[in-house]
Amino acid sequence: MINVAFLGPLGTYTHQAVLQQFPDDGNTQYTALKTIPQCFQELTNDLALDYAVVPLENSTNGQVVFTYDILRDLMNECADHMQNQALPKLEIVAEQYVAIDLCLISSEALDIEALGNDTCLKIYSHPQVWGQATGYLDRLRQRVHSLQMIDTTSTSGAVRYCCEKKGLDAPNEIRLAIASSTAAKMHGAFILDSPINDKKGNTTRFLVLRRSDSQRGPLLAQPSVASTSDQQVSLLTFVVTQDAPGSLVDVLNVLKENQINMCSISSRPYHHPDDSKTRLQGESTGARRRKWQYVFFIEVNHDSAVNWAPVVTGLSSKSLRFCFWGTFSRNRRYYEMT
Ligand SMILES: O=C(O)C(=O)C[C@]1(C(=O)O)C=C[C@@H](O)C=C1
Repeated sequence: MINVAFLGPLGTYTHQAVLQQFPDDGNTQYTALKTIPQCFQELTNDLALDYAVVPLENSTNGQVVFTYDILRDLMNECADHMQNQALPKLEIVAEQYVAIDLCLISSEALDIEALGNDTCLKIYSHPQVWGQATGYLDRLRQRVHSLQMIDTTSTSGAVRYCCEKKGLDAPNEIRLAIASSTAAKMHGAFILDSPINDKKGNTTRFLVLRRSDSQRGPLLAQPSVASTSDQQVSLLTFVVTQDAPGSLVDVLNVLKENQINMCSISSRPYHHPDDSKTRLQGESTGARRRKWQYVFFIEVNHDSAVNWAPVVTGLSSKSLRFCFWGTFSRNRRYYEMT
């Protein structure tokens, strides 16, 4: 029996990603958690859990920053590292892609045409959704007296909340949720309109994580190399050594020199609480620390026969800190999503 944690409750798009990766074959336990941070924490601390599935990015409105910022902080605060390489307790082992067809959902049957200019609308959903249905929401706002968008920790959680509040609304107040058709069915709710996402093909990418192999050898940890013909993807994060011209290029050149193709790069800011206390490892004394810095996220694709040793050596000398988050096969849905 394997146990998989995910952003719940049942009916979230993350739940859909879990079922794609771990089909319900009677051999899998699904543990719905309340937040994305909780998925990381519980996987790290609860040995009863084997995997966690979290959203990473969406094709319409980009990064799920909750996840990016957790990976950023796990690298920056990692106690276990050697020669600038952070060795976090978690690693990425797979990816999934889910088509996100958003639905406007009500706890009771009502005609969407009934929403008039005296209606005070409260719409609940995960914050990542607002950027995926901007146009729809703007048009809806023109038709009603007021429209409030209220964040919930997940889309399916929004449906559950609206169902719990059923019958408790003021006469002209209506609560709706934006979630999947599965979430509506699971909660016995009604779909008023679908799909309401602005872009066809709206897709969210998910990561599958597990605790990293605690038998890391004495050598610097290197990505696990799967023996497969599938295109391999590795995710790594790093902080450049300083604000000197070319410091980012120096890191990217390590990949180029080792014939490794970078397929994505992004960054997340972080703030050093104090530039006077601790000195970063490898930092020359007296150099003033930057208060406002960036963690770079890079994904590289390669075949399985990569010699990582020179890459690790190069990154150790060209970055202030870096972390390999895992190597996994490119999921076939990457090529299929409409
Ligand atoms: O709330 C959910 O259903 C989730 O799975 C989270 C999430 C996200 O964080 O992006 C996943 C897919 C959609 O983009 C909307 C929300």
